[in-house]
Amino acid sequence: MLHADALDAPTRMGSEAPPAPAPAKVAIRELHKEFQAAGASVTALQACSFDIAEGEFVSIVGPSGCGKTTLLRIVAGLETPTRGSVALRHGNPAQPLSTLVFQEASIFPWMTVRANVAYGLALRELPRAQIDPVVDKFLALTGLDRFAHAYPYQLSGGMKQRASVARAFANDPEVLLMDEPFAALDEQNKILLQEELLRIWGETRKTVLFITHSIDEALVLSDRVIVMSARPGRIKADLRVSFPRPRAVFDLKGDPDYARLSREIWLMLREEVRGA
Ligand SMILES: Nc1ncnc2c1ncn2[C@@H]1O[C@H](COP(=O)(O)OP(=O)(O)OP(=O)(O)O)[C@@H](O)[C@H]1O
Repeated sequence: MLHADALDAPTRMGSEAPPAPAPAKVAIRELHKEFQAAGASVTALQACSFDIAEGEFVSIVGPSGCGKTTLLRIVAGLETPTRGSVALRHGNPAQPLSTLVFQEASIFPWMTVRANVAYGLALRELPRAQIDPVVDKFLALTGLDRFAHAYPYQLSGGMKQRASVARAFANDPEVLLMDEPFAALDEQNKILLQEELLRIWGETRKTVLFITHSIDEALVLSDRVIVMSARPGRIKADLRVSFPRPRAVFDLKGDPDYARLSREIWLMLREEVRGA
């Protein structure tokens, strides 16, 4: 791994990120995962350690099959590690700790968009007067206000994924886990949703762990980009991305630092993919 614990290193764009200030919101330590499949053992993750500070947006990029989804599922509590630990600091027990957004929109087909977005809040039996303004806010922020009473079958793929994102934010988890949420979208919808996510995140400053294949997506959205090696997935680099916010997706791509960082990450990934 490119060294991440140079405490005194100056923070330049793309420099090794210093450790997140304590206490971390998410602390991942020496995570190791082995799967048994058809009598053979597959090591998906090896000694992965990093922290995520409260309110930080961290993306993970890595070659296909390097264990990104496995790592996210372990953080979500859907998978148990073979060794190592994940600790999520729960600030407010009345709030859900984490919510996962998947690659495919996972809204309920039998509910309207509005009911889908309200789902997590309704499950907590919050009063309507508390639920309605939150739902209105996230329907508006994702441009779905005109479709509040539509059913998922009446929506495009991009709109369904917007509804998934709106539902996740409305649920108000302390940590948002996103597994390539825009991967199935066309390029235009992807950029629109990235811009919406930037806007919503700017308002909510949630702690986010975001998996993506796209270097551009990681750079546009994140405070830090973690680069993983080919399987078994290890942390190869942990880079700070300090472009000022609010960020405009296209303006950012013209920045010389953006091109430099993008190339730096691509060279690391290329090495991994070639060596895989
Ligand atoms: N339930 C499972 N049983 C056996 N092997 C598994 C299981 N889940 C994942 N794996 C293996 O673990 C490795 C990592 O998989 P994972 O899905 O985490 O990778 P990924 O980086 O998210 O891949 P991609 O970028 O292609 O989505 C792969 O070799 C995969 O085949």
